[in-house]
Amino acid sequence: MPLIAPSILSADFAKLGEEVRAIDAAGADWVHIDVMDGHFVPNLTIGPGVVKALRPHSAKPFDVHLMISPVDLFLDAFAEAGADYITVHPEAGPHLHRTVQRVKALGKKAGVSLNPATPAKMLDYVLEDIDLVLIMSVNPGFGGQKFISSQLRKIEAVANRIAKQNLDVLVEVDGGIDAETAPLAIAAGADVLVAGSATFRGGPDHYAPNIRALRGDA
Ligand SMILES: O=C(CO)[C@H](O)[C@H](O)COP(=O)(O)O
Repeated sequence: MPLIAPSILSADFAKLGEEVRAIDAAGADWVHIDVMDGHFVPNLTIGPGVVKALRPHSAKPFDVHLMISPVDLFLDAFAEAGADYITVHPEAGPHLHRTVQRVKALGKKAGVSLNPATPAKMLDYVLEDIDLVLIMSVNPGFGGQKFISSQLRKIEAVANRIAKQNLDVLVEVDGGIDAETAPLAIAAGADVLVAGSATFRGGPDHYAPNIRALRGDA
């Protein structure tokens, strides 16, 4: 711990397979894939076809963050494409509990993501059913934004609650994570750090030292 999940949003999209192999070789624990629909968030990225095409390039867990609404229509497609974790937002469908149940029925790990203004109480009746809470420390849609420090309180509250209830749920933090903010997120209780800019900065020769710096091993 912490696990490092580079976000391929900051990779070179002209050679994504190569980039996934490079972060795998550089020591990434997971591959974080940001799916955006131009509706739930103001950006468009990739669909299940790209996830399927990337699947042979790494055996590491594919951590798929769905920033799409309505989300239920695409759960099966991302599961079939090779996602291991499928994370959804409570605002992205009418029945969060049903969505989580569908992800689990597909044999996948289920995550729920909280935007910066979304309160932790949204987890009240799903926490014991999920595998991951993804706390957004930027407003979703773009890489390269500044870490929102108010989210440290949320990380701490969620991590404490998981510990108190003795649940097997990981706390993941995404947005503005770098060598300076990573220790703050870890101290607050993060288990998994998503990092786009801070992983891919400098090109492939820098991926391994960048990942070590995020772990605090530099
Ligand atoms: O989900 C995301 C944006 O919606 C990205 O994963 C996140 O912003 C990572 O980028 P960076 O590390 O550059 O902040």
